[in-house]
Amino acid sequence: MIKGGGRNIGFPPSMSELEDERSISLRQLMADEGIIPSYKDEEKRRVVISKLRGIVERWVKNVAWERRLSQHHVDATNATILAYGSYGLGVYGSESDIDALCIGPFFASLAEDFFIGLRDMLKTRIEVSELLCVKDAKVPLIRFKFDGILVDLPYAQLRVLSIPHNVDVLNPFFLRDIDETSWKSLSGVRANKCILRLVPSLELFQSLLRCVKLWAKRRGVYGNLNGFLGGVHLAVLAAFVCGYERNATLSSLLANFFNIFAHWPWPTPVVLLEDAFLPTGSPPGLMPIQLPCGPHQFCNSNITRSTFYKTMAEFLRGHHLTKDYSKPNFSWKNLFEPYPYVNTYTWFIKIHLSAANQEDLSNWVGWVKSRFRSLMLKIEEVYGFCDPNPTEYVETYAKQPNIVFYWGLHVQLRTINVSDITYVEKTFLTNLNSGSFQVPVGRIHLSVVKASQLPWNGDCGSNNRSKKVTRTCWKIRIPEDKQHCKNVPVYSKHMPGYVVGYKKMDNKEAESMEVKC
Ligand SMILES: Nc1ncnc2c1ncn2[C@@H]1O[C@H](COP(=O)(O)OP(=O)(O)OP(=O)(O)O)[C@@H](O)[C@H]1O
Ligand SMILES: [Mg+2]
Ligand SMILES: [Mg+2]
Repeated sequence: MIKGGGRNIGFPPSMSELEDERSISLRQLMADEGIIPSYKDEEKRRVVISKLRGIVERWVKNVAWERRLSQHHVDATNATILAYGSYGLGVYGSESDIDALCIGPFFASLAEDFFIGLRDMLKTRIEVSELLCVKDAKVPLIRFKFDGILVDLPYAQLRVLSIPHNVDVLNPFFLRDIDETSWKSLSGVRANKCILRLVPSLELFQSLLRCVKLWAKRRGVYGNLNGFLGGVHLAVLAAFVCGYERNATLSSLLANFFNIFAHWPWPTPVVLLEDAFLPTGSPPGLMPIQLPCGPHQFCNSNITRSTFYKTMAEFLRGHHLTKDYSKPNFSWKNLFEPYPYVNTYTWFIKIHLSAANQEDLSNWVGWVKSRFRSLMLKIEEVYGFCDPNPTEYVETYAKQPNIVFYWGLHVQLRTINVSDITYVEKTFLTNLNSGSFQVPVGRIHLSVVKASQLPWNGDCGSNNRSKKVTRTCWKIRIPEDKQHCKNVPVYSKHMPGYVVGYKKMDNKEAESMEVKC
């Protein structure tokens, strides 16, 4: 018998050979998409964490000295940084932030020492830019860029003098008498630890979560601020599937992920640790997902009727595309096809945000995004449905720095009533002017546009490349760190709003990536 490539030639592949082939092709697809960070990127993030550790150690010793603690206590005290979020789970992409929890001792307060003392220390560092204190969030934090990488830095205060670098956040000794904010801030690190303990194979879990995040981003169903499932939600769902099927392959896990969640009886909550859930009252939201770090803690969710509908439609599509993954000629590519916004919607809400300079714009966009849920609800009230496409665009011909969003509308009308959008804008403005961000530093303008007026359609569309191109009229926002290292995103041929990978280029080449019209 002739053997080739490990398989008996002349015989159809066995089930397990097929499984292996499908998993290999899925891993290859992930690698081709460039979503697995390079060694250089990993190293850069390690350096950021280690520098942050150095900063908080110095900060806490300063605070101890200011509080007139004895020299012995000043020497003994310590603070540390624990990475969590997608970085802590080992599934971050090049566009992910670093979620880093600062843990400090009993005498270093959140209001004074963290939000004033540590903020001032960070401000003096040349690596730090776009620093912003987010005080009134459920998990208050300092957000900034460190060497171009976005960092979310919340704070937890423990009732001890010194925090070991490998502090066990599941150990009741460290958790006694802590305040509610510290408890909430610790929940991300605790959730990660529980997930990592629960999954039978770390490698399979990480690969599955990478696949699921890529799918969710491509299909426009990723991101808590835009009303979809965020990184933590998908991490719990992926861990759930991994626990469900112990002798799994990557392809069977991905197919099972869609099978399970396309048929999930929402709003029954997804619970990783059965005994942690004590049913008292109904769980929150349309897609409740429990955090695996304690009873009654759920991932916060911004899901609305519209985003629930779209997410479910995408779960079903995923199930239909993957249920026959062992059939000949199967390809994973369709699953990750970018969402065809232009072909799906006739009308879009255009949200135009602008400010006098980049820093104001960045703060303004952050604030507006934190209120997107109320905008979505208002749009649903007026138009019945909206699909909040998270892609950010920049109108390069405009005078002021700006960011533009286009959200799909399901309206059948030929014309749109202008007073409706004026009403939506007015009520949203009232919402934006409430809360801690009292003085608006930017402008917002809402309008309804036709699909043909979208930047990737009509005159600017890829089908019209034969027209003489003269000036850049729009581009997709490229994160600053990507501009700096000239890692230029490569967009899908079919949907320019979607990044399919990153490519190193010189400046000249990078400029030619902008779409001209
Ligand atoms: N809605 C939420 N409910 C509960 N915890 C949350 C929520 N959003 C974020 N967190 C916590 O903060 C962490 C970081 O969130 P983040 O939004 O940065 O997502 P991520 O999983 O790190 O994915 P990404 O790669 O997009 O950054 C999560 O892992 C989770 O612990
Ligand atoms: Mg993150
Ligand atoms: Mg974050």
